[in-house]
Amino acid sequence: MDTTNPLASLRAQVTRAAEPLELDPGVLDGLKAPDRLLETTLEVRMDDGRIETFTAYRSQFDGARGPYKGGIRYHPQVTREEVIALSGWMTFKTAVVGLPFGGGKGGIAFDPRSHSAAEIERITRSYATELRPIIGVDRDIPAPDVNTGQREMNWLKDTYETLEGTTEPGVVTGKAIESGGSAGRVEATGRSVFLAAREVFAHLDRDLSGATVAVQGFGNVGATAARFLHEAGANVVAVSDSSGGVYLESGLDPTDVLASKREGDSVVDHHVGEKLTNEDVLTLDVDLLIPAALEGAIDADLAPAVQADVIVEGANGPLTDDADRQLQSRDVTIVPDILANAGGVIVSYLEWVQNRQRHYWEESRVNAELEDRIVAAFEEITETVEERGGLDLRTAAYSVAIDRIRQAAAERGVWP
Ligand SMILES: NC(=O)C1=CN([C@@H]2O[C@H](COP(=O)(O)OP(=O)(O)OC[C@H]3O[C@@H](n4cnc5c(N)ncnc54)[C@H](O)[C@@H]3O)[C@@H](O)[C@H]2O)C=CC1
Ligand SMILES: O=C(O)CCC(=O)C(=O)O
Repeated sequence: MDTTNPLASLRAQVTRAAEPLELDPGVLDGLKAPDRLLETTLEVRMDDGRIETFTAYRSQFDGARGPYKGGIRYHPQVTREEVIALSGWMTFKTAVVGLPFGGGKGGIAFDPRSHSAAEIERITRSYATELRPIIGVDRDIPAPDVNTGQREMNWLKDTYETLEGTTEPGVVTGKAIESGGSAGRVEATGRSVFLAAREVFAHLDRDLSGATVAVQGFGNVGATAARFLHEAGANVVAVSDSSGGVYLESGLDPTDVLASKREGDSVVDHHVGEKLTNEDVLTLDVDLLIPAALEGAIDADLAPAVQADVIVEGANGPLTDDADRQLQSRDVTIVPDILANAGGVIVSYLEWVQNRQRHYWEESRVNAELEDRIVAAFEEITETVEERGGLDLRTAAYSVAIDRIRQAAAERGVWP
């Protein structure tokens, strides 16, 4: 098995969690492969008049529990297998937090930093045109992921609505507020990472206030989680982005680091602190490590050097399966991605509900519902750990999710 391949990691995680559940072998295979995959070539005119082509995907992994749901990634390393794995993680994520959705994910293999805003808009609208027949408010609902945000979601919605000749804001979530977005969606994923950290520290009887924290990936998820952790009294000593990291023993103020990143281009432009490599940030001697960049950041070679004894996964799949096994065997407590970063899709669900009702909520109501759902899911998983004989948190989360998916598929008459 190529354990650095995210799809191999996903399949290993599912196999392990499914073992005691004695699933029909066909059902197990069904939990490891997508229902459907769109792979398409976008032909888009660049600002200088040239036509450039881009490979784009949408994977619809499982729809037993509701419409496919999941983000859209713009990154040069987007591949078919990566998108399938990410859509699988979405399936188990929506199930573990009890949302009435299945899992999907999409992506375009390109670097948006090498394109103008007008080119990114044309690429996005071309992609939306390809997606139009397979997405829909009750069919498949895209959202933001790496290098996409409100702007891209607004374009997707506009293209869909124009082609369909209707208004259907709930076809996409993560939109700007005036385009039908929900209060609290931008911060939702980082907020849930913070809540997961708070819950696991309480569960371990440890104090989050004063705990040292390192955050890999200072984007939407990592920067927001760092800010909430700092506000809760944790000591965020290091953060990184794709250009490198910065370390300050007495603690960084994530709001200041974000201002430096916006003024320059990276957290390494911050005016205080020592510069570190990305690898240094992952192996610091801290109480809490939050990998919040891309999958496979910690592999079997790096795992022995990881010193944190609590890891809360902000990214999807940041640990390869063999790294995960190594760290579990050293009793490192790992709060899995499918729970820790579920805040994004929880608030996407609340946005979809608000879009369908055409009635919008105050941010306090959104945040309170997000918190209730993360706390309830965390409790359910820790109870499952005890009931099923000391499983790790990831395996427990998968077994809760698999039970729900299996039950829904059985009730539909699809699975035994
Ligand atoms: N945006 C969302 O609502 C959700 C995102 N996620 C996951 O969280 C992760 C991050 O997503 P976003 O914050 O939305 O993306 P983003 O594009 O806002 O930020 C990603 C950050 O990671 C940094 N990065 C990339 N490679 C790196 C490396 N090797 N070392 C250190 N930093 C590196 C980038 O410079 C950037 O700062 C992804 O795995 C994504 O799938 C999960 C749930 C929801
Ligand atoms: O908000 C959503 O629908 C999905 C966000 C996402 O892509 C994720 O949770 O990985």
